[in-house]
Amino acid sequence: MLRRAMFRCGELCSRVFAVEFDLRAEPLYFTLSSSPQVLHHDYQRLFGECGKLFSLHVQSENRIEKAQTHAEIKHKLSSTISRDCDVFEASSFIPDDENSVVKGFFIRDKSTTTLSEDLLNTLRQNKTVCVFSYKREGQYCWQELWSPVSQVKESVRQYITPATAAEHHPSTLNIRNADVFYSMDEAYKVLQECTDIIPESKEVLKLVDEQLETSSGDGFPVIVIEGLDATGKTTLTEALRESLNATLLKSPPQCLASFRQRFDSEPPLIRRAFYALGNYITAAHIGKESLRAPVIVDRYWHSTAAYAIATAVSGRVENLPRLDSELYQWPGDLLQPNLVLLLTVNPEERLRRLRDRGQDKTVEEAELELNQLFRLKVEEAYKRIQNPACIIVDASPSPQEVLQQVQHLIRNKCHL
Ligand SMILES: Nc1ncnc2c1ncn2[C@@H]1O[C@H](COP(=O)(O)OP(=O)(O)O)[C@@H](O)[C@H]1O
Ligand SMILES: Nc1ccn([C@@H]2O[C@H](COP(=O)(O)OP(=O)(O)O)[C@@H](O)[C@H]2O)c(=O)n1
Repeated sequence: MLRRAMFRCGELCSRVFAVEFDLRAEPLYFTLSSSPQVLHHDYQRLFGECGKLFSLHVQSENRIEKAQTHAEIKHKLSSTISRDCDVFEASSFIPDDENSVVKGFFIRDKSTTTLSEDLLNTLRQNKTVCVFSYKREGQYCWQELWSPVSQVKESVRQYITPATAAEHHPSTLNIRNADVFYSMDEAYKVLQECTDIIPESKEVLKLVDEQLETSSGDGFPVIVIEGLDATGKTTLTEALRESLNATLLKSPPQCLASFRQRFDSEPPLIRRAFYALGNYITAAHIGKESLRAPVIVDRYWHSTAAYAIATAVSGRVENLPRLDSELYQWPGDLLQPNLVLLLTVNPEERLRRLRDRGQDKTVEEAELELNQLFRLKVEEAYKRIQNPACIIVDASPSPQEVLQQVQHLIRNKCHL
């Protein structure tokens, strides 16, 4: 068997592999070379531990197929694999080359069973999946294409060679048009490509087509309220609607509510395209409504981009695209609001509000830790988005005080 299309002969050696071994630290980066390399401490922790080591990578020319296969594997790995297995996110990429990332997983199996091998064997039947195994030899480790039946003839030993950290975390390389869309057309195309497998896509596209003609702009001020779940958006937007005699809209809009669950269960590519299109429908509503009254919007593009970026970027906050990255720019074809306010509360107060609402009662420690990282990344991404940037509002005081603070800001910035 030849190496799969994603790792063409020769190309493999120009690629860097990254394993998210410890979410609080840099990924472990390595390249491959034909001569043995002594692995130092950090690498020994990953490759030197007892157990069988594998990595698998998903690549396809068809991005819908690629996204779905990756999601299926992620699900299978979390539901099937035993407790004696560690699974880390892994990727392979060409430094600074956008869209070069081939995503996958690194598996360390310390069990005495063949569960992971059985699973890998099933997965590699899929032509989009490539599986490597890793073998140790003293202080060295090499990678080879894995096959359950003895040796693969064409397989060439490639030694693991420690590499320096990449300038841009690999998960930032594929964000454009996979997690965040910077024009309606790009998001539209994704749903067009999945009408066969997700019939609801056609209905969503129809709603988008119907709404677009009404978009205009230039009227009363448009004020967006953003923030994490339970920061008080619903409470504040309702109060503003009353006090300003404003129209209250949200993104995704009500007409997409019945499709949300369906798209929420899809991989990021499809899910994010759905939310992106929701913004364009809301924009059309804003255009119409702002001719009559001020408009308050509960979540809009900041939410779409910040959550998408925070989910796409694994590990720590430092892995986010840099402050000046174009990934934080507002899409050129999306109606801009006059003011965007980001509600923030400290994590303890937010948890208290979530609990009062009857959610998150039994959050496990590990999940809390992950949530903590995720929350930090969403908030940081919110703050980095530009044109328009958001103004931060401390939403810890009472609802009445938060309302007064916001009314004051609106008077100053929008002369309302
Ligand atoms: N300023 C506030 N002080 C205390 N509790 C608040 C405040 N604003 C909202 N809450 C409460 O916190 C919970 C979450 O508020 P909600 O407006 O639903 O947030 P979101 O829409 O951002 O998810 C609700 O139970 C709400 O009553
Ligand atoms: N404009 C929007 C609104 C929500 N979303 C997504 O919807 C999720 C937040 O939804 P939620 O149910 O917590 O929202 P609220 O109930 O807090 O309004 C996030 O995962 C976002 O990815 C989005 O992408 N774009």
